[in-house]
Amino acid sequence: MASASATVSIHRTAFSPPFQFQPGWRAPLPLRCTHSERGVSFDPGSAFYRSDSAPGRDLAVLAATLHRQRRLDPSSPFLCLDVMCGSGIRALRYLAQAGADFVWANDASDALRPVVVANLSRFELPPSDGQRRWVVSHLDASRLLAERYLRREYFDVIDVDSFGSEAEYIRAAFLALKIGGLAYLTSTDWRSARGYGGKCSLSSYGAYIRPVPYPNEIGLRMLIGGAAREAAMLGFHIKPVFSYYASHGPIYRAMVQLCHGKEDDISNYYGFICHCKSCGQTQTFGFDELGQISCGCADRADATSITVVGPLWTGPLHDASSITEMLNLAVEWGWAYTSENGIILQKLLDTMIEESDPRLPPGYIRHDEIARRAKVNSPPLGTLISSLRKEGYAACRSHIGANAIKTNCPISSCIEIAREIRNMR
Ligand SMILES: C[S@@+](CC[C@H](N)C(=O)[O-])C[C@H]1O[C@@H](n2cnc3c(N)ncnc32)[C@H](O)[C@@H]1O
Repeated sequence: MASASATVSIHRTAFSPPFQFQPGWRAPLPLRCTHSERGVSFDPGSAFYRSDSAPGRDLAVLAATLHRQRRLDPSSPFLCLDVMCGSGIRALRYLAQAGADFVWANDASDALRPVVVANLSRFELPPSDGQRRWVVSHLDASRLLAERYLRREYFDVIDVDSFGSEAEYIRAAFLALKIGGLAYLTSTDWRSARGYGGKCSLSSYGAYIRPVPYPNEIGLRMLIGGAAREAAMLGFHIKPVFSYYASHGPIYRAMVQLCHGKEDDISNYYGFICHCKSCGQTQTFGFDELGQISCGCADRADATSITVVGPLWTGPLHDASSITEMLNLAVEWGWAYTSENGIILQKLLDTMIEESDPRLPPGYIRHDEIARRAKVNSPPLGTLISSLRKEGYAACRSHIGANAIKTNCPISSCIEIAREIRNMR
């Protein structure tokens, strides 16, 4: 996982769950396992369940497994908390696939209890020490997380799969997480990401978002930026393990590692993204450069041409070494080349590895926009990327959009290169 995990000191100690169970509680059987994800069958019952979200769950299981294998204290129980569990599919997969010693599945709706319990009850085998391997509760997520923190019960992985914005749960999730642990944060707040609710994004994420041509990357950066800010306020910092945009929903997900101590990261990777509507160029500015925001393009952009969004995360969206390990694990488990809902993990993870190139700035350029500005027919995306690389620039596809190019090449040079490709044909 992110290299910091090897060096952090874990001063939040592991706990053995002292949970009370009502004797004689039995799950309703037989289980109607009508669905399956990567070989784990379960019953979604009446819970909110999206099969489209399976790749997001695959990524979480891969990252959690690697985190379990790499953690500093392998003898302590590996504990996962799924605070908005729906049918319990995530908790089930953390148990069955990520090798969790214990999962806590919680959903505010107690109507879901029979289905969650039925799904998890296959793991009811009491281990030799008599500890249960799962518990189901029906509390508000904030209350559950706060109670765990007050009882000093810290988890290795906390999954917050909320409707809308997850921002209100981030701080409580970090408080209940072991240092070095992983928080899997999900937001479906696309209105904020697209700049339709600047005031809303300001109150949720502390970021004023306005429309720019790459709103879904902004959605991820807003999410990670909000987490970075919350971590910094608690005296920690975060490292994104991976971030993932899925168009159904749309959904923004980020797996972040909570790391010990404040670092410079919050100032290095927390700032403003500026897009010039006039020339199409994107730039980033730190807090210390706020008075200097300008484009300086040949189109003589004035202040009204420049859209400033932020503050948000301007650093890498993924940790390349973690993603490489996740890909290796996916290959080992036979998950890499088989599709879950049309997503091939190998292709997705390969693109994420390329996106992790530290030379790549935030944002992307749609290749049809380059063609429009160059006044030529769109060159093939692959050809444009190869030409940019031949010219010495970093360039790759983005997992966020099929027609998106991430590059550190200025847009004026992209336009020239697109014209040259067309002239050669
Ligand atoms: C997006 S669904 C979860 C889906 C599930 N994690 C999955 O992967 O299929 C969100 C769930 O959060 C629950 N929920 C909403 N607000 C909550 C809150 N404040 N505390 C706990 N659960 C909540 C809802 O009942 C719903 O089941």
